[in-house]
Amino acid sequence: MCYFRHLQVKIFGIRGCFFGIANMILVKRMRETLYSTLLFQDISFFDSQTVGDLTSRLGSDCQQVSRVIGNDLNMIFRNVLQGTGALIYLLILSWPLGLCTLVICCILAAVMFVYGMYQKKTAKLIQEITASANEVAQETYSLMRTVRVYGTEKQEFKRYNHWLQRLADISLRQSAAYGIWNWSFNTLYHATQIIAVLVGGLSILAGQITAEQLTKFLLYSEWLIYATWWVGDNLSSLMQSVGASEKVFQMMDLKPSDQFISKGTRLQRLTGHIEFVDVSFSYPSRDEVAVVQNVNISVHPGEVVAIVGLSGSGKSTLVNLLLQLYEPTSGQILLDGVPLKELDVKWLRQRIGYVGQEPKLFRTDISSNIKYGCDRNISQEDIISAAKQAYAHDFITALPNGYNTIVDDDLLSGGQKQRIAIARAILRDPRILILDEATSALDAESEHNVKGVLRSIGNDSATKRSVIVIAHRLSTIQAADRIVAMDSGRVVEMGSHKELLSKDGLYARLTKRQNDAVL
Ligand SMILES: Nc1ncnc2c1ncn2[C@@H]1O[C@H](COP(=O)(O)OP(=O)(O)OP(=O)(O)O)[C@@H](O)[C@H]1O
Repeated sequence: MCYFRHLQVKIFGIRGCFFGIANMILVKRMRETLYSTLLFQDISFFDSQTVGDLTSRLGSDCQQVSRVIGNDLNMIFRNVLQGTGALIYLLILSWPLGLCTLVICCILAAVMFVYGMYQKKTAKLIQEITASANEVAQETYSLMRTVRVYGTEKQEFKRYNHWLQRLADISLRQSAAYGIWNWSFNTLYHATQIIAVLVGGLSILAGQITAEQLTKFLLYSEWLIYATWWVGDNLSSLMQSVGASEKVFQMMDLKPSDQFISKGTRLQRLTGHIEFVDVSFSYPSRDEVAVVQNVNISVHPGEVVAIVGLSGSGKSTLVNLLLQLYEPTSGQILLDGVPLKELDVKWLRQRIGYVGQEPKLFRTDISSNIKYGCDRNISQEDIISAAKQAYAHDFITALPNGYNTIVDDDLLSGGQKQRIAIARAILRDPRILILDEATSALDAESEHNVKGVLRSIGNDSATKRSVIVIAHRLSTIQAADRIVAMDSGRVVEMGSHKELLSKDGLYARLTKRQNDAVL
């Protein structure tokens, strides 16, 4: 027995190591989860996940995994060892009594197994409900202005409370199950002692064992049953952790998307000739609806092509396809004659500048936001020059810490954020520039000046960039080389401003409506 005690002390000694390993594993798991989702998943993966769900996986789920390693595994190991030692000693003392204790321990183990399975199921449910509650809280905080303006605080509170209530119900059931489990343990524990005293007493009377042996027996049977209890308790906690971390393991096991497996071609020189050849597309989440249908558009090097159309006609989707955020369902997109999916996706994206409808800024200083994603060496002068061209320099220098001011989404106006995003695109000096309602929040004068800068970085066709502009304000795209009008995912008209006006179709109708609205 001394040997087992000695071993136990040693195990206590290495418990610290278990915790150290657990913490390392926690960090590793978090890193791997973020890596496998952020770097290797198609954008459609994120369409199907909520932010609350993803952040829960990274936070509490990963912590559960480390708890298993740091606490449960080491306790199970320790108690299995202690229980085995006690059982061997009991069998040596009196094998009939030893077997009786073993049978009771087996019953206890069966109850524990059922309880453990229940814990596993409950833990998974709790994680899911917690993620949903987090999602509501995150949404409410991020849309605080809308909530205040519409006076829906109580409504949001009810939504949050709904999930908390479900959580409370499950916790109540979990406590009841724990109570039943504890009661089973106590009953079986006392049953062991009663059996031992009865059978042991009879054995003493029969002269088979001594009183000293019975005392020892009672002591070691307590050891055995407690060890079984601890194993069961830690096992159910382990099951709980396994249930809770099931999703995080699934996320870590996600297969890398094709885009990131294939090495892809890098062109020696990119002229910026873009061709959409019979492209059709449906979003994976709504694959029955064709958002883009048989689109054929060619953008020549250095050309400015504007895409117009009613809301939801598929303009931004075309841009998403060009950025390779999604793959066309049929047809293909060519860049300088090479199919997009054969190109190295990182190389491609480095050559495309994109300014979206509602640029989001990172919570870091303005300089870092401007040079975000730029992989060449950038000096502060380059940043200031880009900001000046984007008409952002004046408002930046008026901020308390100028270019070192830490920004977030709330500090700046919509137009100011767009200017920073435009400065970012200018600094990148891309071969292909995509402007998706990129100047919609700018005043008319700034918009006019900025557009001039964006289009005319190069003066001859060899250095000019190809530009795709999406705009609802039609007055701003009249000067485009070509205008493409889209309706319900199809290209319905294509030509210059004058040509389209004379056709008297969709473009002419939209232009007339906007002119009427101004009058
Ligand atoms: N991630 C997505 N998942 C499913 N459907 C989507 C997704 N994004 C857009 N859609 C749908 O695709 C259609 C086209 O959307 P898209 O954003 O391309 O239109 P748009 O012409 O750019 O509109 P707007 O001018 O309002 O920006 C819409 O019906 C929209 O609901």
